[in-house]
Amino acid sequence: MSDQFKQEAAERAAEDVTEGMRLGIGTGSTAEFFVQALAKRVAGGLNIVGVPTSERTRDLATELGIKLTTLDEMPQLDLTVDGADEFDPELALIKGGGGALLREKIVAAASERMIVIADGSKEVDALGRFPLPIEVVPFGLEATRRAIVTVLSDLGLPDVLVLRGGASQPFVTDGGHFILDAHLEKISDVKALATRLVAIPGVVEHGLFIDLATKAYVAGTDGVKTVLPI
Ligand SMILES: O=C[C@H](O)[C@H](O)[C@H](O)COP(=O)(O)O
Repeated sequence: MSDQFKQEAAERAAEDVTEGMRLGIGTGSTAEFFVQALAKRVAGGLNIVGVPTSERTRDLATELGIKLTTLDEMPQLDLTVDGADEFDPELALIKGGGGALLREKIVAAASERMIVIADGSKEVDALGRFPLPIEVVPFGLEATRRAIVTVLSDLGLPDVLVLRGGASQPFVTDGGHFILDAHLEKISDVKALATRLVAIPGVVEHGLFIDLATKAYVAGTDGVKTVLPI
């Protein structure tokens, strides 16, 4: 069922893509449905250029005949369409469940608008049930982990950090970094946490996307609803 909802949200977002758009293309299972829907429109004659947010998305989009470039070649984008692991009423997001948060955030920040596509299970009152991915440099991992623990304790949050993939075979991002997943349950001050995390030298990025999403298409049993930030 969730796959069907993801597909419905993705197909709705594909309808918003117009001729000549410079498009950021997200990563994940919902974004893959968007790539498929977009490819159908491209096959029907729509002319767009995309910037993929991961190697995975690059491979799929290339395979399906979508014209791609890089953010260096095309540094300003009209629209990014991407999935999310969670979104709150302000359309603040947790992203990075698939490990693509860094490129996703760079691409979203270079876009005039960002549409989130999701099934209804991603909608929450407060972010944090989904573990927050924090992308870190492998060098000095333990020192960085301790610095993050200090920030979490200062903010009254649980300090449970899990190295994605485990110590013997850590997950490595497209940028060559590791991910620490922070099990926070409920983040009361999203902006304070974001500010403190980026100030830690070994932290490359975190999965909190604040003031980036301009609209969400959310699919459920009642169809696809449009959510705007409050
Ligand atoms: O790194 C992955 C991305 O942030 C995804 O957009 C996010 O994890 C949602 O993925 P899915 O659509 O597979 O739930």
